Amino acid sequence: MFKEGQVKLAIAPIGWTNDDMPELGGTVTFEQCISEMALAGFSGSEVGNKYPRDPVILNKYLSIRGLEIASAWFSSFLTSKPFEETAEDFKVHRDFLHAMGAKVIVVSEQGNSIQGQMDTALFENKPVFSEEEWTVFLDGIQRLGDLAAEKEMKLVYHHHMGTGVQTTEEITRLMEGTDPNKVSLLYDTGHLVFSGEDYLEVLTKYMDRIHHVHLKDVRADVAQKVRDEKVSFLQGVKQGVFTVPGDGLIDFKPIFKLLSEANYEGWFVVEAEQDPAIANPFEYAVKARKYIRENCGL
Ligand SMILES: O=C1C[C@@H](O)[C@H](O)[C@@H](O)C1=O
Ligand SMILES: [Co+2]
Repeated sequence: MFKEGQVKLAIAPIGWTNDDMPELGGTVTFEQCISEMALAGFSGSEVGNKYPRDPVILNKYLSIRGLEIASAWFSSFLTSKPFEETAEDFKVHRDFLHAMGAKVIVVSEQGNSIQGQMDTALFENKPVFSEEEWTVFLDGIQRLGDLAAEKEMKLVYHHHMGTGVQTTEEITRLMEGTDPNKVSLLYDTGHLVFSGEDYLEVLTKYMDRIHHVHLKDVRADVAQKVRDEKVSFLQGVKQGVFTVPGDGLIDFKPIFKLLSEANYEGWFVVEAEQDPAIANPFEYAVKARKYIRENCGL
């Protein structure tokens, strides 16, 4: 299905230690995490809170295990702080990723976001940008895209539950309101399905803008419970709303087919944040690796 070298497979450390809730997997060591990634058959990783931030040191730990850095998350605050504050932090993040050899920078707008609030009902309180916020956001995100381009990197925007860019309509407004040379899209299956979006429609519509993919599956019963019982995003994660591809409700075969037909090049990152005390991260990494091999030959 995919040609040799077209797609590389990574897994995010969030299944071992959760950046949004560091108490999940707090005792799991950095070396256990990256060793298990490699042992499960992955060749890349994103960056978690236990990773050394010195590129030389980090590279030493990773290269011995045959791992590379695919990218790392960056929180922008374009709608809630002066642009220069976000830009300064972004440049530090960009330069670190550039030194690690990454080609894409994951960005998500966290101004007014409720994703990090433990007791805020997710579906009832999702922020909706005002017209003024959209103007500031669309301008700022393109300026960050210019900063990424200075290092020949791409900004891949992460649509996300509990933020101002979650729904198909909001993704459409972002895509239509930005220059494709400045802003690309990160396609995260789990967030689209949890939000109730038509994930194949988004994939088809913005295929040429997608330059990074997060493979995340959703447990249907937990997702429904989050809606019915007005649970927060973080509580939903703790209750197990997300899991690895092949373990939830999403059929990834049409996703793989469409991406391969469109000659997608880049990373697939398995990203399944769960409580590692309940869902053993190594076991789930192996499960994900097997599902990918069996369903797209990678
Ligand atoms: O890419 C991601 C990074 C996490 O910190 C986030 O909360 C998660 O849901 C995600 O998709
Ligand atoms: Co993601």
